[in-house]
Amino acid sequence: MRLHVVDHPLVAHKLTTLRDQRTDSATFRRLADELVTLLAYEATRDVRTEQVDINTPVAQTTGVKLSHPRPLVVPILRAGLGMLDGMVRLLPTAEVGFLGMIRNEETLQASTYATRMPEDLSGRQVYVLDPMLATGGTLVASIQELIKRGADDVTAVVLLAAPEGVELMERELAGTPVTVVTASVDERLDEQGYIVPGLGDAGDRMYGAAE
Ligand SMILES: O=P(O)(O)OC[C@H]1O[C@H](OP(=O)(O)OP(=O)(O)O)[C@H](O)[C@@H]1O
Ligand SMILES: O=c1cc[nH]c(=O)[nH]1
Ligand SMILES: [Mg+2]
Repeated sequence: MRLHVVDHPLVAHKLTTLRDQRTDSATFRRLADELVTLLAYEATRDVRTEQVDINTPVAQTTGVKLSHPRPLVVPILRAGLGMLDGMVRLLPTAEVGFLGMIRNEETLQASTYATRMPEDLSGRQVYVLDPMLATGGTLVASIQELIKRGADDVTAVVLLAAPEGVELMERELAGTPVTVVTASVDERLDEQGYIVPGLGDAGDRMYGAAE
């Protein structure tokens, strides 16, 4: 597994406001959207392209276009939905699939409650979106499902990661073609499985407490 922490002053600036508990939901959603676009720029560095011939008004030249099959973007509901627009702004031709995952607040075990994506992902590049990589249970289960369907290159775009989650991914996804792109690897998890210092519950901060 490859880990890429995006070191950029604009990323750090937006992340700081996102972390601030005074930031309201509307501002949180806007900042998450902006941050994703910055992370997506790095995350798509290896997006597959093919050569094309074009004519400019002046001369013939060669350029590139995104290859077929087109990439698949998979936001993990709920909180990952807040990252979708920022990602498809950079990849407007991408196909979008959905995975609904919930982490049990006591056991911290992740379970799947909704799946809507192609059965066959052979040869596909997939971008998974989830703001938080905490214990790693959610992302490991999601990526295992994508690999089972044949995805041969998976990039997870996460706003924040905990060292514990990165370790779990390295252990459980060893030997698989997975890259994690994040704005920060924070200090640790607390007793409730929250990232410290983190930003709190990303889904609740975007959309309000679900229950
Ligand atoms: O790495 P993990 O320990 O598995 O935790 C991370 C997951 O927890 C949060 O989702 P949550 O279960 O709160 O669902 P929500 O997005 O609907 O709020 C977050 O959005 C991740 O999906
Ligand atoms: O800190 C955390 C950990 C898991 N999920 C969140 O939304 N925040
Ligand atoms: Mg949540």
